[in-house]
Amino acid sequence: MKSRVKICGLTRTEDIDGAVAAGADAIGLVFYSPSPRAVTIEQATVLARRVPAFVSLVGLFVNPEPHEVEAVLERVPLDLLQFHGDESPEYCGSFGRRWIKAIRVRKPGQIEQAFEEYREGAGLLVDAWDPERYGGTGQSFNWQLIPERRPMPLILAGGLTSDNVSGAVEQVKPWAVDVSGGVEKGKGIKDIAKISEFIKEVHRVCKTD
Ligand SMILES: O=C(O)c1ccccc1N[C@@H]1O[C@H](COP(=O)(O)O)[C@@H](O)[C@H]1O
Repeated sequence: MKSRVKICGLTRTEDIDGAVAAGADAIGLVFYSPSPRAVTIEQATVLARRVPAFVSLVGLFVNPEPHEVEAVLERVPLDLLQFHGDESPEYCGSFGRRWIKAIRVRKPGQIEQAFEEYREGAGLLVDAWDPERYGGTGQSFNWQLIPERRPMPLILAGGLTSDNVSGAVEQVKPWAVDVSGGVEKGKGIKDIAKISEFIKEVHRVCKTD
């Protein structure tokens, strides 16, 4: 099975160009001001112009007020909303856009429950649990907690790098992988060589499936 690749937390046009050239399937922009990878709506409108047809543009939010999401949607052509906080399924679906929900995994049964709760979404993203942060922690989690039965696309995130992504894809067989810190040289500053290596590894292991 082919796993798609989303590169998240980009803040510079040259990083978007590099990620697209390396074969990224999706580009993520962070609209969560405490994040060192956060972009303003003005920055996002510029960045969005670098994303070509057939590469998805994803907006990441953490417990936003509705007017914050609406303000982004008015100016930035997002294909998908990614909710990374404690948003309910009703809230996620209230913007008339396709959405995915991220959950932070720490105990058995949690993913199965989220599949049921967020079944109207376009996918479920599973990330590492952290007591203080909502994501982008660079931490991994126990992939054995991920069930084989998946009623919707599963996106694997959390501490992925070019060193561990092939093992992750082989073991988990996710619909897609999502990476931020593992392809950076500084917070919000991507390393194009790391992005290329990461995507190459995913494609390599998918070919041998
Ligand atoms: O990137 C952030 O700063 C961030 C902040 C708040 C919630 C999520 C965030 N990023 C997402 O977290 C996962 C894992 O990131 P990493 O690869 O471990 O650095 C990924 O989906 C990021 O998009």
